[in-house]
Amino acid sequence: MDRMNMQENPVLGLATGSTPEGIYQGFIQEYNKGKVSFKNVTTFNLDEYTGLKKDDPNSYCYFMNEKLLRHIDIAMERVHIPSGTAVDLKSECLKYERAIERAGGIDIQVLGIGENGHIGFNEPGASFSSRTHVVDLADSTIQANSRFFKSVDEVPKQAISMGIQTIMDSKEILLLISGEAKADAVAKLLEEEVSEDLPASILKKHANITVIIDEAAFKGTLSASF
Ligand SMILES: O=P(O)(O)OC[C@H]1O[C@](O)(CO)[C@@H](O)[C@@H]1O
Repeated sequence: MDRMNMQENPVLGLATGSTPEGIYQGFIQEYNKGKVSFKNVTTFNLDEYTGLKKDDPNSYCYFMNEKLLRHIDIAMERVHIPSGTAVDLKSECLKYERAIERAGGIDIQVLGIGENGHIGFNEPGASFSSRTHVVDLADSTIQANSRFFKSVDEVPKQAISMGIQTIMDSKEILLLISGEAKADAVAKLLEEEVSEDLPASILKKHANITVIIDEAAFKGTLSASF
C-alpha cells in the first residue's frame, strides 16, 4: 500500500480465488479511512473463464466487482479483465497484451497458486514463453474450482489467462499461498527444479518477488529458499 502511494499511476495485476480476498478487504478498509485513493490506479486481472457473462456470479469480473471494485473510487475505464465471451477469443488475448504494454507494464502482480502449481490459469505443461492465451483447464483445476459452482459439470473447461511470460514481465510479484490444499505444491516448489511441469517454479527466477505463506500451506517445511 505504501509503495502504491509512492507511484503516481500504479498498474496493479490482480488475482481472483479465495487467497487474495484479505488483501482486497484491506484495500477497502484503507480507502474507507481516506488513507488511499484508487483514482489513478490501473488494473489487469490474471484471467477469466470463457463463456461466462460479466454478470454471472461465477465470472471473475463479477468476483472483482463484488470483492473490490464497486467499493472503491477506481475509474472503470482503467479496469481490465479479459472478456471470456468475446466472439474472437484469440484477438481478445492480443488486445489484452497490447493494453498491458500501453499501460507501461504491470508494476505489482498479486498472484496465488493452484493446487497443481498453476499460476493464473497456466496449467502444468504451459510454455514459460506464453503470453495471454486461451487455455484448457486441467481436470484437477475444474475439480478444485467446482466448490463455487452448483455442480462440477457447470465449471467452464477453458479460460483466458495471462501467459507465464506476461506474468514474469511484471516488475514485482506478490505471491500469496494459503491453506493445506497448497502444501503439496509448496513442497514441490521447494524440492523440484524449475520446469514447465510446475508453472509456479519459474517464479524462482523472478528478480523481485515476495512470498507470503501461511503455516498450513508450509506444512512444517522450514528451509524455504526462494
Ligand atoms: O486462491 P484460490 O481460490 O486457491 O485459487 C488459486 C488460484 O487459481 C486461480 O483462481 C486461477 O485463476 C488463481 O487466480 C488463483 O490464484
